[in-house]
Amino acid sequence: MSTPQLVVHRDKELMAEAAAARLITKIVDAQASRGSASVVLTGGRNGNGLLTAIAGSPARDAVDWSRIDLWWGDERFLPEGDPERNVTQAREALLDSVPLDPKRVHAMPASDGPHGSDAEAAAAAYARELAEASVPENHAAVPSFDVLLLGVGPDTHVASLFPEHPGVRETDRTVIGVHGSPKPPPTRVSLTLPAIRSAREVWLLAAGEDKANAVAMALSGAGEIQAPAAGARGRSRTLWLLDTAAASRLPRSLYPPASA
Ligand SMILES: O=C(O)[C@H](O)[C@@H](O)[C@H](O)[C@H](O)COP(=O)(O)O
Repeated sequence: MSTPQLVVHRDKELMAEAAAARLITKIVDAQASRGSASVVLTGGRNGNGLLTAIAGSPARDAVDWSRIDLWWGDERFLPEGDPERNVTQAREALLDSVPLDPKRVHAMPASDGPHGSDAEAAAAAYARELAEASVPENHAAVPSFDVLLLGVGPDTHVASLFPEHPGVRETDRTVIGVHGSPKPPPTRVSLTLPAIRSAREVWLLAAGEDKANAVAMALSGAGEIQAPAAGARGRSRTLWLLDTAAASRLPRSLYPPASA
């Protein structure tokens, strides 16, 4: 697993623009070397800010949108089309304005879908979809995602894995139903840490003063049960994309030499 690297930007707008440019380049590179790309999206303001920045970037036309698989790190278990669903927000921010192959947009099930209100069944179905997309040489239950995006919560949660909650202790399953989430809505579906760690690159996004303690804790040696973000690492790269406010309580020894 990779050691976290930090990039600190002046503010959350610049962070979103820079992360958008970085993600576009990553997708174009993956498509050039492997023919297609796979990206795991996150819910939350920072993840949506990144998608909005891609939508507004002329470089978005460098991506072949028909050759990308989109997955989700977590979903709020609500009816199809609910404005609070992560997929609904991602569609509004970017997905409805680019020519994606609908078969390659792997939204997590909704609470009025084939599994009804059974979040465990929805999680199991998503786990099967991931396993089917994993090529045998991966020897893994999930595909080798090129980039997996995660917003970081003020309590250090990532996806729907909350400190001390059962989900963060899951070691077998790749996808779980989450009940009693401290962040509304209470029922969610989430990738687990082992699934997250099978990504080539994990990028964590945090902006604002209210994230400063979480960022400092996750990067200062806290365990993943207390600080789930600490356990979110990519196989070849773990990148924390921050603004100065979110980085403001990092120990000086961790603060990167250059920031913009
Ligand atoms: O469904 C969700 O709410 C998320 O996926 C969640 O993990 C989010 O990414 C963080 O809470 C950060 O959210 P912000 O970027 O809005 O702070």
